[in-house]
Amino acid sequence: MRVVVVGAGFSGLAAAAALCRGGARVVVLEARDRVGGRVATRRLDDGTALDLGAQWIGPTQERMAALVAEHGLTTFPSAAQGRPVVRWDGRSRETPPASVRQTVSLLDDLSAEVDPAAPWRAARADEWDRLTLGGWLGAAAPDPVTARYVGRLIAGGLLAVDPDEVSLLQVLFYLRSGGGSGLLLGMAGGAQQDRLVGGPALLAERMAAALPAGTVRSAAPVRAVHQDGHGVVAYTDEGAYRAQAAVVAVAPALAGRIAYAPALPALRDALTQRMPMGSALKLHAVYPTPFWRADGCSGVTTSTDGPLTETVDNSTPGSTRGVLTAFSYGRQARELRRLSAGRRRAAVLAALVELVGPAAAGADDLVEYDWSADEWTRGCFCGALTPGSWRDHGPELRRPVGRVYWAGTETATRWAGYLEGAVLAGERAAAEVLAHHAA
Ligand SMILES: Cc1cc2nc3c(=O)[nH]c(=O)nc-3n(C[C@H](O)[C@H](O)[C@H](O)COP(=O)(O)OP(=O)(O)OC[C@H]3O[C@@H](n4cnc5c(N)ncnc54)[C@H](O)[C@@H]3O)c2cc1C
Ligand SMILES: [Mg+2]
Repeated sequence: MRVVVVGAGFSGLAAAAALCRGGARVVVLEARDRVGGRVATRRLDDGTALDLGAQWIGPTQERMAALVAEHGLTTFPSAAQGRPVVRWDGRSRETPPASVRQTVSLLDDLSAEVDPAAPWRAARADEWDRLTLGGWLGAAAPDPVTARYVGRLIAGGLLAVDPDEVSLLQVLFYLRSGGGSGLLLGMAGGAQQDRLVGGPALLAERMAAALPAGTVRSAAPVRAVHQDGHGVVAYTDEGAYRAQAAVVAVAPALAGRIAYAPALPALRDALTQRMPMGSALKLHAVYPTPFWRADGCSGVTTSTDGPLTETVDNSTPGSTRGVLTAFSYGRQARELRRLSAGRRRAAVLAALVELVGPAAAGADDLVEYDWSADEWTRGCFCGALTPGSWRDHGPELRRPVGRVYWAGTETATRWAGYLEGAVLAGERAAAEVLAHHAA
C-alpha cells in the first residue's frame, strides 16, 4: 500500500515511521525546506543554541522519551536553581498567594469530569463551553488579581490566548489531556523539566533520516487533495502523488487551506474555521552571563501585569552566556507585534528590568521569531476550539473523510498541543490507515 503524509512535523514523521513499520510505502510531502514543523534552532556566532519553537519534554511524555533514546539523543534538566519571582500587582514576591493554588485546583477538579477523547460528552459540556475561562474566573477566583494571574498562566501559558477568548471546556480538556496542572505547569517534575541536547530540530532530522531514502520531499507544499473510490492524489506545485490513503498531519487551521475534491463535509470544514492558532511570542534576551543567578534568582518569573507573562533561564550548558527567555501571549503578544522591532525590544527589556533587575537592560541581543507570521504555522503553541464549538465540531477532529485521515497535535487525546501529542496523533492516524486499507 502507498500512503501520502502531508507535513513533516513530529506528527507526520511519527505517522510515516509507523506506516513504514506496518509495511506501507510512504511519501511525506513537506511545505518547508526543512523538517520538524514547530521546532527550530538558532545558533549564535559563539555556538549558543536557542530553541525558537518547542523545547521541553517531561514526565509521562513516554513516546518522546523513547524517540530521544531511539535516535541516540540525550536531555538535560532545565535550569531551576535559585528563587523565582512572582510580580503580583506591582510588587515582587517569591510564591503566589494560596488563592492561586486554590483556583487552579478547582480547575483540576472540574477537568476530572472531562474525557479528553470526547469533551462534548461531559455532563456540563454545554455550560462549560459557553463560559469563557475569563468569565469563570470572574466568579470563581476570590479576587481580581488572582483571576488575572490564573487567566494569564492557564489561558496564556498553556494555549497562548486571552482568558476571554477560550472556553472553560477547552481549558478543562487541555488540562486533562496533559495530566493536570501539576504536570503542565511544572519545571522539575513537569512538562518543562528537560531540554534536548542539540535541540528538538535535531531529533526531527534524525526521525526523517531513519525513514527509507527519498521518503520526505521538502519544499513541496500540498495545494490540493483529491479522492475517489480508488485512491487519493495529493497535488504539489511540482507533481501529483497517488496513494491509497492520505494522512494530513498539520493543524486544522492549515488543513483547511488545502483544496479538497470532493469538498470536505460541512462539519469538518467548519471545524477548520473554528480552531485558530494561539498567539505566543517567545523572545530570547541574550546576556554576557546569567547575571540573575548571582543575586540568587532562578530567572523564573510570572506576573499579573505587563507584556510578559513568564520568563525562564534558558542558558545552555557549555555556553558562558545567559539566556532569559520570555513569553508573551494573546493580546499582549499582539500589542508587541504591532510595535517596530526597536520599540518592541525596548518594551521587552523594560519589562525584564522590572522582573529581574536593572542588569536586564544590558542585553547583547534580543532574538525573536514570530510563528504567527510564518505561513506554514500561523500561530502557536497550537490551535484551540473557539467557545461553543466542541459539541458540533469536536467529533470531527479525528473522523476520517473517506481516504483522508487526520493527525497533528491538535487531534491528540493525551498531551494535545505538545510534541508528545503530535507523535501520539501521528501513530494513531497511521494505525487507522493500516487497519482500514490492506498493506
Ligand atoms: C514557540 C513554541 C514553543 C513550544 N513549546 C513547546 C514545548 O516546550 N514542548 C512541547 O512539547 N511543545 C511545544 N510547542 C508545541 C509543539 O511545537 C507542537 O505541539 C508540535 O511541534 C506540533 O507538531 P505537528 O507535527 O502536529 O505540527 P507541525 O509541527 O506544525 O507540523 C506540520 C508540518 O506540516 C507542514 N505543512 C503545513 N501545511 C502544509 C501543506 N499544505 N503541505 C505540506 N506541508 C505542510 C509544516 O511546514 C510543518 O512542517 C511549542 C510550539 C511553539 C511554536
Ligand atoms: Mg506533522
